Amino acid sequence: MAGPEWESLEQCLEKHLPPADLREVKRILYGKETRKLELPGRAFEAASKGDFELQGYAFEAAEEQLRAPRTVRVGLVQNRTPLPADAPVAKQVTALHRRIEAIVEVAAVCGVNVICFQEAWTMPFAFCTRERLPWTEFAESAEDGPTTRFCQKLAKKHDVVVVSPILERDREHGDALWNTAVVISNSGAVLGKTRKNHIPRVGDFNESTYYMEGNLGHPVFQTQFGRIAVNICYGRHHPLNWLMYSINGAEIIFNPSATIGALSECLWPVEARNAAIANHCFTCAINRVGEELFPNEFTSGDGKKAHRDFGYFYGSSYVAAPDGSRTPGLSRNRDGLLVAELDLNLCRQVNDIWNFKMTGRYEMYARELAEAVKPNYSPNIVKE
Ligand SMILES: NC(=O)NCCC(=O)O
Repeated sequence: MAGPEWESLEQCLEKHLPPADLREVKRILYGKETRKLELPGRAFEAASKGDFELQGYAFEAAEEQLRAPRTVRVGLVQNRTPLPADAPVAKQVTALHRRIEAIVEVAAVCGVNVICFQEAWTMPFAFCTRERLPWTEFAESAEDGPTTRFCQKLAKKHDVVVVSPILERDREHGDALWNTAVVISNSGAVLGKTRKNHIPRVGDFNESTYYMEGNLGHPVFQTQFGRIAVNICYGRHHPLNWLMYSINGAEIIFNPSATIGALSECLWPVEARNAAIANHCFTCAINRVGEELFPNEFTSGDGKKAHRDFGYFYGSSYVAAPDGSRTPGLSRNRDGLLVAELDLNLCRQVNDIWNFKMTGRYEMYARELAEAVKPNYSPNIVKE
């Protein structure tokens, strides 16, 4: 399994394929080519000084007679945890705030309207350990915790909608923990929150020790820049989870994640892209990057020797469009900001071509699913 030494699939293809082959491979693997965005030179200078990658692409839609283009720029952020996991909690959070603040400054220079950070961005992904302290100390109120207040300032300062995935402490309900994304309007107001609906029980992803499946359904947030939703990490393996956000009208679905190469790297390019196609919307897949090492060894009942590392978070964040095209990914080994310009008119245009919304047999599925979840259900198998 490749670690940080292997930069990206794109870099490998570009290095080894002759131009004509590369064009065809990209046509099939990436769909219609996305145009490179002209971003300001000072944004690249700041990214280079801050030691993070900056890439920008644009998806185009056909011109319409009655609707003006609905152009929006999204920013996807992938980053390492700047301090080791055994540093004091407050210092780790502050270091992450400073890191993100610098990246958001650059996003603002690039004209980003909606920005999304990685899953549980204010902490190391410590759920592998199953230890409570100090990790539960990273949990904060979604409504008025220090990270939400920090994001409100960013949102207002840069006129940007912020999607901030955190570990939530729900004071109103017995101090329960949740894996939550807070959506902050560009006005600075907290628009609302959404919770991770599907909790992994695979490999070292021992998250069920900390929080339960989300109980807020599939909210979609109407922002000045379009209707957005957040399908947190493991929810991307569940097509019906994507579907419900789309049924509620999402035009862009963010998928802030934390996942490692040995487990999911071959699924990564497929799942969010497939969701964009199946639901006539844009999807934004964001992953952590790098290695995280924990103070104490842990095991996960899978026969592996006790270890202190979580494996390799392979970055590779990307955006996919309803027509099946996608941007190249950010690298597997560096912090990065991916800026993508979307014309939301593309959602309806592709819908009118492929008609998945119109041809979906939702009423039939609803009826059959309602039967299938009953305890006395017997699967509809026709036998000789
Ligand atoms: N954070 C999280 O849910 N990870 C689970 C593993 C995966 O979905 O790839």
